[in-house]
Amino acid sequence: MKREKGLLIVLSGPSGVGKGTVCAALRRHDTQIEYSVSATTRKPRTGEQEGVNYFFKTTEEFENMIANNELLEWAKYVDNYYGSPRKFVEDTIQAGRDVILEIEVQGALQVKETFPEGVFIFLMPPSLKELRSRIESRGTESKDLIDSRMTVAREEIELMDKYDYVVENDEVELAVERIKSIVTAENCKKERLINIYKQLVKE
Ligand SMILES: Nc1nc2c(ncn2[C@@H]2O[C@H](COP(=O)(O)OP(=O)(O)O)[C@@H](O)[C@H]2O)c(=O)[nH]1
Ligand SMILES: Nc1ncnc2c1ncn2[C@@H]1O[C@H](COP(=O)(O)OP(=O)(O)O)[C@@H](O)[C@H]1O
Repeated sequence: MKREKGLLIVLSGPSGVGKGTVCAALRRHDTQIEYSVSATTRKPRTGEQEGVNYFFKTTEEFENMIANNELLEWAKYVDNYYGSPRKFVEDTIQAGRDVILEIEVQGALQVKETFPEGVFIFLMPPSLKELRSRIESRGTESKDLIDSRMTVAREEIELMDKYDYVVENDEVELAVERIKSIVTAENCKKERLINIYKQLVKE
C-alpha cells in the first residue's frame, strides 16, 4: 500500500535507561525505521564516530544551527547542547518512511508542541537503583556527573504522563518488541489509512 507520510517516533527517557541500547537493537531488527543522528557539543567518547553516533559541533557551530532554524528541537543537557537536524527528519517523513529520534525529555516535549501527531514513547527503568547502576556500569561519567544525571532523571520521570506510551526497559529484547508493536499499531491507525483508501476508491 502506498504510504502517506512516515511516522515520527520519539523515544525518550532518563539518561542511562537504555535508549541508545534499545535503539541500536531496534535497528538490528531491520524494521526499516530510519534513525535521526543528532548534533551535539559533547566530546566524542571512545569508539563514537562522526555522522554515525552524532555530528560533533563546536558551541559556535551549534548556536549557528539554532539561529538558522536547522534544528527541529534542541536542548542544553547537563553542560552540552544536543539537537535533531530538521531537514533529515522532514525529508524522511515526506518520503513515507518512519524516523525515530532518541532524545532527552525537554527536547521530546518541544517536538510534541510542534509535531503533536508524532508518537511519543517514554522508556522507563525498572527502578532508580537499577538506573544508577546502569550509568555506573557504562563507566562514561564521573561521580559528580552521575549525581547530576540522577537528579535530572527524577524530574524527567515526573513528566512521563505527557507521553503516549510508557515502555519498561527491563530486558532489551522485550523493550524492542514492545516498541515494534507500538509502531505497527500506529501504522494501522484508521486515521492514517482512511485517506489512502479514499484515494484508491477515486482511482
Ligand atoms: N533534546 C535532545 N536530546 C538528545 C539529542 N541527542 C541525544 N540526546 C539526549 O541527550 C542525553 C545525553 O546524551 P549522551 O551524552 O550521548 O549520553 P547518554 O545518552 O546518556 O549515553 C541523552 O538523554 C540523549 O538521549 C537531541 O538531538 N536532542
Ligand atoms: N535492559 C537492560 N538491562 C541491563 N542493562 C541495560 C539494559 N539496557 C541498557 N543497559 C545498559 O545500561 C547502560 C546505559 O544504556 P544506554 O543505552 O547508554 O542509555 P541511554 O542511551 O538511555 O543513556 C549501558 O551500559 C547498557 O549496556
